[in-house]
Amino acid sequence: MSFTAELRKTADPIYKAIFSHPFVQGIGKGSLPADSLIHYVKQDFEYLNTFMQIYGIAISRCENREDMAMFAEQIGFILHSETHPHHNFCKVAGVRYEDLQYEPLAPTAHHYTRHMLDVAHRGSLAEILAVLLPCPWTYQAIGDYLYETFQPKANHPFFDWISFYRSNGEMGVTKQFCKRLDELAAHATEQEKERMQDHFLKSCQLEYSFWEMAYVKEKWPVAY
Ligand SMILES: Cc1ncc(C[n+]2csc(CCO)c2C)c(N)n1
Repeated sequence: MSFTAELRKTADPIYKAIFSHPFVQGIGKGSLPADSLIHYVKQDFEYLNTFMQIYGIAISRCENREDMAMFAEQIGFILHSETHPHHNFCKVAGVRYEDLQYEPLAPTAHHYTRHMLDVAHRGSLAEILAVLLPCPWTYQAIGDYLYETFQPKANHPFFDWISFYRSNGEMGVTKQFCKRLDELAAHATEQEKERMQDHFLKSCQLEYSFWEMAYVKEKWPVAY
């Protein structure tokens, strides 16, 4: 079994918990409270800003143009395409996307972005790929799960969101990252592979926590 197939197998309970989470089920059923959608978009806009910064750090560690191009292309994708699912949530919530930008991070978004930044600053390129991979991989899995389970039609409120993330047969970012991570894992030491697995599983857990954060509109404990 490939290194990334092992990772996916180990993380299976977390993937299953994500599919069952009420926010994800709410996307499938086409029904979510507006304030949870708004909290999600506010936090995800910030999360994606940090994600692009980490791609910048990853580029600074690359030793060939193919790797540089892979990360550079993803920065463009986040800037110009990842905005579509946010627009879908804003439309359903009845708000303007421009009004949900540059908010302070809630605790879980803070935790997840600091986890990725820590690995980006201290880890190898393989460790950076491992910490980033659950982001595209869990979303693709959610898109496929929701598409198969709820069979949404074009009039479903979250049809665009589900269609955006489900796999479309192309060499998407998840496949690209898995392929490159498997190549790097083939030359990694056992200790490095353990660190890669640890980073991957923490990011999977934090993907679950991010849905929960949005659903309960998580805040810092003390208002001031
Ligand atoms: C918390 C959180 N996790 C994953 C995604 C999905 N996502 C974000 S960037 C990207 C492409 C990677 O180049 C994908 C698939 C999200 N929006 N928010």
